[in-house]
Amino acid sequence: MSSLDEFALIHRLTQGKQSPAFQQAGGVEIGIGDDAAVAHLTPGCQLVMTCDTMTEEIHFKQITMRNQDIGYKAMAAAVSDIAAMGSMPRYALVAVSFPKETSQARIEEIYEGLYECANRWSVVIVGGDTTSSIGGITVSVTVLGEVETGKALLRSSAKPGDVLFITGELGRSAAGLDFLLTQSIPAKQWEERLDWRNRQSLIQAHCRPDPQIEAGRLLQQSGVCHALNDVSDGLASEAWEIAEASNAGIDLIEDRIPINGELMDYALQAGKDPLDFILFGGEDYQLVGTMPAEHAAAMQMKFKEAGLELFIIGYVNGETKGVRLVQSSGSVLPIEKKGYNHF
Ligand SMILES: Nc1ncnc2c1ncn2[C@@H]1O[C@H](COP(=O)(O)OP(=O)(O)OP(=O)(O)O)[C@@H](O)[C@H]1O
Ligand SMILES: Cc1ncc(C[n+]2csc(CCOP(=O)(O)O)c2C)c(N)n1
Ligand SMILES: [Mg+2]
Ligand SMILES: [Mg+2]
Ligand SMILES: [Mg+2]
Repeated sequence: MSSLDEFALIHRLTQGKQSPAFQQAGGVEIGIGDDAAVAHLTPGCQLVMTCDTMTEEIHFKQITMRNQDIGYKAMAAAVSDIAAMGSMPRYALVAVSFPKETSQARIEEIYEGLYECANRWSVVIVGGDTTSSIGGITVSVTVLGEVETGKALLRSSAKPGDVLFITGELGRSAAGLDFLLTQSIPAKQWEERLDWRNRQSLIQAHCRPDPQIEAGRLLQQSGVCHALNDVSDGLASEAWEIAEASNAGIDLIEDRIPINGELMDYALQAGKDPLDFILFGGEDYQLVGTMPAEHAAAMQMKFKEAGLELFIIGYVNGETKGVRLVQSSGSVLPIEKKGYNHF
């Protein structure tokens, strides 16, 4: 870092990034610059709050993500939890810590990504915190959102007889990460590698996940969705969370789980099972949830009309506990509650 002091740096990272008109339209009364921010909520709505952190070497490293991607994904991962409540994201606070020797350009690029994602979802960055660290970069994003009072979608609302759905193909991010880690090329050199072209969409899934705000709102406003969760740690882990919170069992039907073509192609080439990426990979940030079976077809139609996808991949039952996989042979396998675990 050059001789810029902390306050000059914050100014440089945040000033002029979101216009006063944009902030005002978003309901901000006092944004960055005072002891705390002050903002409005829509009458009839409740506050929805979440926080997620990305740490160097754990969530990203030089060979897996560019600086702009780190910022984009940190915001997307936090916004995704708001989507998983069927809610609208409104405001964000960003806390960054980095070693003194970090270049100013690196931090500025991370902020470019943060603002790119925030602008895309009309989220106003209203504050944060900046500190030095002795080991690596950490970006932590708190998002405040809102939802019609009493209408948030919870993990604990799955009912026997529900179907289990996902809002998009899973496993692509984990396959992209697997590719990046095995190739071990600095992110700066990716663009030069023409032979990487057919891996671009997996890399994109890993570096630039799309939080499923529209899907979450469609499900919330339909009034028929029961449980909802986002896939950060892998389908197995998220389905387990719904099953445990709802005191029910979840059966995944193997034949109904979509396998993306590029994921299949990569798994074949790498000698890996695509289902492992889907079940235990994570960082897809798609939504997984349940709704009564009788509403599934109409909901799929609504999603199609909105240009979104909805796959029915299993069902909830009252007789079992935990998560099982029903294979095409008819065998039923218990699925472990494993996914990414930090400790
Ligand atoms: N250090 C903490 N202090 C207080 N609450 C926490 C802390 N860490 C997590 N939580 C809370 O625990 C719950 C589960 O958090 P978790 O981070 O596992 O969920 P998630 O964000 O959906 O998953 P992921 O972090 O994999 O995206 C949430 O309600 C979260 O707010
Ligand atoms: C370099 C590198 N190694 C491994 C991973 C995989 N990874 C890290 S955290 C996580 C779960 C979601 O995080 P959290 O639970 O903190 O929200 C996953 C799947 C990665 N992204 N980068
Ligand atoms: Mg979290
Ligand atoms: Mg979540
Ligand atoms: Mg999360």
